[in-house]
Amino acid sequence: MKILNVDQIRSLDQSTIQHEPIAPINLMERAALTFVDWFVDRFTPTTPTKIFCGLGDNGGDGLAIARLLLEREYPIEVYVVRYAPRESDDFMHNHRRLKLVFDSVHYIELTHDIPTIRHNEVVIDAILGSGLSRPSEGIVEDTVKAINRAPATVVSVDIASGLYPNQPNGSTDVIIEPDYTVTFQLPKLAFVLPKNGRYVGDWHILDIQLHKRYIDLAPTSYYFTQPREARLLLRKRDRFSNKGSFGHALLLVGSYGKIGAAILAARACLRSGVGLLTVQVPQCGYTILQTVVPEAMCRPDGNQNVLTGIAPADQPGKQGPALTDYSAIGIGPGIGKAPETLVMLKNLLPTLKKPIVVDADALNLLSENRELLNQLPPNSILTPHPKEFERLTKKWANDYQKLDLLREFAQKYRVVVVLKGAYSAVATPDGDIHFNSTGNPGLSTGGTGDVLTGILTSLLAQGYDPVEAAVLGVFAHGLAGDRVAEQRGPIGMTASDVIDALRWE
Ligand SMILES: NC(=O)C1=CN([C@@H]2O[C@H](COP(=O)(O)OP(=O)(O)OC[C@H]3O[C@@H](n4cnc5c(N)ncnc54)[C@H](O)[C@@H]3O)[C@@H](O)[C@H]2O)[C@@H](O)CC1
Ligand SMILES: Nc1ncnc2c1ncn2[C@@H]1O[C@H](COP(=O)(O)OP(=O)(O)O)[C@@H](O)[C@H]1O
Ligand SMILES: [K+]
Repeated sequence: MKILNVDQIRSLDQSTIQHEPIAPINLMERAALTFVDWFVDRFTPTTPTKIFCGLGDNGGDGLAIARLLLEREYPIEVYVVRYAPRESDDFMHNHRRLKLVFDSVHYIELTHDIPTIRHNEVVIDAILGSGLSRPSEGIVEDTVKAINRAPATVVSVDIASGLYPNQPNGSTDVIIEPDYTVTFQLPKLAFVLPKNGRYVGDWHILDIQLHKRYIDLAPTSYYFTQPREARLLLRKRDRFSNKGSFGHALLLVGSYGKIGAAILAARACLRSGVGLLTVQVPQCGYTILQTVVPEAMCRPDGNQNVLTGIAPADQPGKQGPALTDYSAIGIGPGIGKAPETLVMLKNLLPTLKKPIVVDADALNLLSENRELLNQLPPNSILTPHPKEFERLTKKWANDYQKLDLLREFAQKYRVVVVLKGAYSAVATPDGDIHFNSTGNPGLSTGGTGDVLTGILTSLLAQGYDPVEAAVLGVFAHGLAGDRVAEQRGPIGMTASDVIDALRWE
């Protein structure tokens, strides 16, 4: 699903109005009807509901919603925040229509006009929408602050009043902090950015049948992965396939005290469908790995505690296939930053021809030796969390600048970067960014990143295109986390639970 900017959404409205064709006021009515369907599914008709409307089309939506909720006999109160002398045409139209059936619209001009909001009430925030052009001040600011202070449940129409859809807010901006945001047709970029969490809440997209062809043709570099899009990437298995059909992956993982990372990556790699798996661990991990993951072959490193890439003294040259013969290599989880491991990385990179997966301390070694970045095989997948990404680049002033850095990095080094976190962002060498739609805070626990490395290495080994592997792998990883959260709640989830919940269908 595409994420479009405000100007495009405005053009999308116009395009819908022209091509359907539909009168603007009827499009607003459709948005309001769809919102009300969503609302009545969640809140009973006895819920006292205060609807706060601005003077633009977001306020127009609010007035139409008020009328439709009145028809369904919800106990509503309507407040128009009169911050300016002018109203939009569709606001005025809906104001007239509401007044025909409801004679007690309240107007907020001064602070003492703001009502007391109680805990059992629901507030519908339709003060400002995507037309926001400056920070809230005066009576708008006071009303927003009063709503934020209130113990009620708050639902924002389209976007929280005061939040910019696709540009950074100032640190002192006053913005509604809703429990829910109910938006129309497409998500807004603001919804997937970490700093905005409290200004978005639980968000929902409602289909109001805006012009599909416009959306299909609209240029964008931002996408939000939908379940059906992820499923389309999944390859079917041929009945006559054999283990040779699904690649042979190599994981270079683990160090003394961190063999667990190796095991998690290995188990996730196997659970994601790889044909064969070899895991290279320092010797201290050999017995553990062979015991816990019998399905994997183990290639012991010559070193007892850290990876060096060198064969043990008693079996020089007997480490199985050459590194270049593996279908895909994943490196990083638990490896540490020993000088010998850096040497291994330095020796390894120039020999590689196929994309690899780079995570954790392998990323940290790259950030301390940035010249190595140029030696990454094109289309390799890097999976930094924000701190690791900062080490690879620099500090950012806000989430939008972070996205610019992410895109520039992926383009410059021709790699796929998975910036992990809520709504993990997959940046492609072509400059696109795909935000993931699955996952939950239960995944914020040690080892889930190692699981992701195993998944992505497995998909690369099976021959998935690197961008597709990243989008699909990140989606499946988050979905597995969502399954665990559904069964036993998010708190206390372990990385092993996530592996067990992986499903490829
Ligand atoms: N495709 C869509 O997304 C649809 C959008 N509709 C609604 O239309 C809204 C956009 O309408 P508008 O463009 O009228 O935008 P708003 O309703 O956000 O209002 C913008 C007006 O408020 C003023 N303004 C901006 N920032 C302000 C501030 N901080 N303090 C005071 N005044 C401020 C602007 O100068 C402008 O006059 C959407 O958010 C949505 O609710 C729906 O009615 C129909 C479909
Ligand atoms: N709040 C969250 N919502 C969704 N996914 C999350 C959240 N927190 C963490 N994750 C996911 O969990 C994984 C954590 O990876 P990482 O930080 O590397 O952990 P570790 O190093 O312990 O393995 C990433 O895939 C990340 O996207
Ligand atoms: K709003």
